[in-house]
Amino acid sequence: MSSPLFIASTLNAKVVKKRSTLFDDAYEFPTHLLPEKMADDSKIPLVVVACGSYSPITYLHLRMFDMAKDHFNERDEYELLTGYYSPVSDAYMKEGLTPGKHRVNMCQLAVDSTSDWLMVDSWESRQHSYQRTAVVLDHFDYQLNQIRRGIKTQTGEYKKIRIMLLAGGDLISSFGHPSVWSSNDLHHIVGLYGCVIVERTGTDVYGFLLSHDILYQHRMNVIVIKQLIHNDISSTKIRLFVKRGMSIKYLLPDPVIDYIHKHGLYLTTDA
Ligand SMILES: Nc1ncnc2c1ncn2[C@@H]1O[C@H](COP(=O)(O)OP(=O)(O)OP(=O)(O)O)[C@@H](O)[C@H]1O
Ligand SMILES: NC(=O)c1ccc[n+]([C@@H]2O[C@H](COP(=O)(O)O)[C@@H](O)[C@H]2O)c1
Repeated sequence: MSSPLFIASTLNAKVVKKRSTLFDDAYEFPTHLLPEKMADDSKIPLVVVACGSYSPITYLHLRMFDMAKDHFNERDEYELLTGYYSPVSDAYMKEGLTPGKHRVNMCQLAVDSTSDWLMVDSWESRQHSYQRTAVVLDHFDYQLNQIRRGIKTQTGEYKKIRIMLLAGGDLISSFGHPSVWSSNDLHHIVGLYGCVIVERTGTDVYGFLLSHDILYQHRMNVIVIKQLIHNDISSTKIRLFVKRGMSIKYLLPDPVIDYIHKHGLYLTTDA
């Protein structure tokens, strides 16, 4: 979890090239797990996008999506089509951020080995300048609703896909820092798109929703999901365990653990 002071320095960041993020392949927006058609035309088609560092991805980050899935399955309003991880670019310059190429590869190994409905989009990671979350959500809207025209219904028409940000309670609490999130961006993210928030130990999401004017204004677009089994696996601690030569088994998928060891990631403090 980042300190607001750190995040503040990123809000106005333009181009910060820490190191080259060289991807071996050309960019393509992933759609292989996006259904061809809606199963139930009476629902609102939904895609959730989780922005974050993922340095490295853990079982907690994977659980967040399944908690969201259970939530939407129990209700009739939305048809959850798929979920995307969008790892932040190296320009975010957060401590412990290993190069984007590795973070994308680890997310890909994690979804390939554990999920049949999650995808990883590398667009944000490939950017040489920091992209605000509002801009990242616009990128998904462009790819899904402009390029693909949304999703086909059973009757062959196209329906616009609703896009929502999936995040932990700590991220939403950082919304209260005006130097970190601009009001315009918050209206854009919460008003235009919407947020699915997974409660995080130590953050009072409901209290925050009540106290924050913009969130309160758009409260109908904020869905809070209770963590019925508390899980506080943190990427920071995983990095520390690796550095100290401790086991990280059962905290993240085995293929991700193998990747970390094979590439010698997180052995030093600068990742
Ligand atoms: N224990 C947790 N409970 C709920 N959400 C979490 C938890 N840990 C991380 N998240 C959420 O996962 C998303 C991605 O997290 P990110 O990798 O940026 O941070 P992190 O897991 O806190 O990592 P770090 O320890 O490197 O700060 C964010 O939306 C964050 O709020
Ligand atoms: N103004 C913004 O758009 C803004 C501010 C802070 C964090 N974020 C995003 O939140 C995500 C998580 O950040 P932390 O890992 O720092 O908690 C990242 O994807 C980051 O890009 C966006």
